[in-house]
Amino acid sequence: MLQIGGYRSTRATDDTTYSFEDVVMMGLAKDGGLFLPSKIPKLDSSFLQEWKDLSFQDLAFKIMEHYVSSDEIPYDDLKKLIERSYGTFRADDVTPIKPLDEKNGLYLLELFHGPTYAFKDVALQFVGNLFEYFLQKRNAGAKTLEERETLTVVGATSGDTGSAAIYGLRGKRDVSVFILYPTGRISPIQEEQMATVEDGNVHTLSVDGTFDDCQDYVKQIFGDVEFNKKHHVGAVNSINWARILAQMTYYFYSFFQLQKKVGADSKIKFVVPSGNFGDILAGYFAKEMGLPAEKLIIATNENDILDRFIKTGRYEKSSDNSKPAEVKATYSPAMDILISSNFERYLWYLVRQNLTDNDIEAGKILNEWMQKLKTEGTFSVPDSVLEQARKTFASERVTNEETVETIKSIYSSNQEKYVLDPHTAVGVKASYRNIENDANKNIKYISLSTAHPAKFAEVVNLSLSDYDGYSFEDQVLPEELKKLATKQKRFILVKEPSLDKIKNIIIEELAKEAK
Ligand SMILES: Cc1ncc(COP(=O)(O)O)c(C=O)c1O
Ligand SMILES: N[C@@H](CCOP(=O)(O)O)C(=O)O
Repeated sequence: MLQIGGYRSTRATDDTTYSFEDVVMMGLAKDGGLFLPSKIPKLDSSFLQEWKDLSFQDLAFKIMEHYVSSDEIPYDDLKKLIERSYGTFRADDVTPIKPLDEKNGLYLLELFHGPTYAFKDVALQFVGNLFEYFLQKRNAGAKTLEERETLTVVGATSGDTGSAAIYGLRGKRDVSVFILYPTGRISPIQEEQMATVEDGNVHTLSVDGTFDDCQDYVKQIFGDVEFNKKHHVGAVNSINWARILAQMTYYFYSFFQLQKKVGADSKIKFVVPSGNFGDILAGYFAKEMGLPAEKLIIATNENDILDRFIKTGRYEKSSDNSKPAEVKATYSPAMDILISSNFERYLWYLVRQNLTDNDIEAGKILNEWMQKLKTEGTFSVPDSVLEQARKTFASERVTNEETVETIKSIYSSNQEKYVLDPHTAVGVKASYRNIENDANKNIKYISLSTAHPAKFAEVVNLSLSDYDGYSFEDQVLPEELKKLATKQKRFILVKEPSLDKIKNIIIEELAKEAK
């Protein structure tokens, strides 16, 4: 029997629990909450020895077997799903550690060796295979097309989730995928990655607005009971629990890899460029399970709701509530997010650890906080909750200028002329601030490199084009991505968007697929 005791919604007002299959296929709870395990499994300390030499794939399985019952997915099947998911990665060890500045104890965790060159691939290759597995199981007895259950995946992206979701779902039977992205707010390569995919089950919508607008449309679509009942809407954003689960592996894997390099007694901190709080939340689960990480450091760009929470205990759209909150277009656009949708999961555990020992009471408190956020744009947490958060997390806010300076300094400081993408640069700058301030100079830092620099040509070129001999085409852009520019782009432009307009587009596109 799993330790976790089943899955529940962060906003649950009753004892209903759900299976792993339920939460993967439903995505968002009917009450608008996010699914999470009632309890986070605690590992016996022997895992530190037993797991330290495991492959990425074997480690993924050892973690997942604490969250997925073999009654739901026989473990031989789960192992095959994992193998298939990471067989698409260019690096044999899937997510390698790279020494960046060993003198200062700084290492990069390269997460961009998957099909779309961003960390999202680690989860979305797995989620795509999970959807296929559960649909095959549900359709095993179907004799006609009409009897087959289908999944209509609807996702919002600020650039990377979209392409990773499309590459995880393209061509899969009984699945249609609709990705919404903010027009003009993603990079040319990110748009090319999504819009050049020719598979008939892939639909890309360029929406006039921000990522938060796209995310709001997605959540409203999930909340439309009739639409959801008819079209079986599925989630690929990190509102889907499976995204968080799959992202835990590289925290364990990189921790073990680094300890082998620097010694098992080394203290290690993780630094995570953050926007929707999905990536670092996986680190939180790893730490709560027992991974002895010293600290998790949230690195935000100038869209700093998470940094402001850690600094003030107030979760609010804007630091100046006298005017409407606006998301800033920064040099790390994938993190240009006003409200971090995954933060709700973490808040639920904070409430359960500090304010109540009752899941239903926790749901009531979360409902109150989320309602205040919706109506007043802000809520504050008690001091005990903030103190607890600061035991696990620290945070840094990095500006555009600091992002560019960091790309420059890393490029010019080593023979290899290593090029950072701007999101990774946000994390590296945050790492150096902590390295400078840490009294303990023996602490090691794993800074997550969440995308390949080729995806963000404009900022990389802005930073490096003055250097003699620098060439984006020769030094940064992989051959595979060069080819995208020659392909026909196919997307639906949604001007003056509305929920109904987007739902009608989905219905029309599904009808075309059915022909
Ligand atoms: C390249 C990149 N880095 C960092 C992030 C932040 O990750 P998260 O949204 O899970 O906090 C994202 C996406 O949001 C991203 O696409
Ligand atoms: N940066 C993300 C934004 C969505 O985050 P997710 O964790 O919900 O997928 C993106 O690249 O789309």
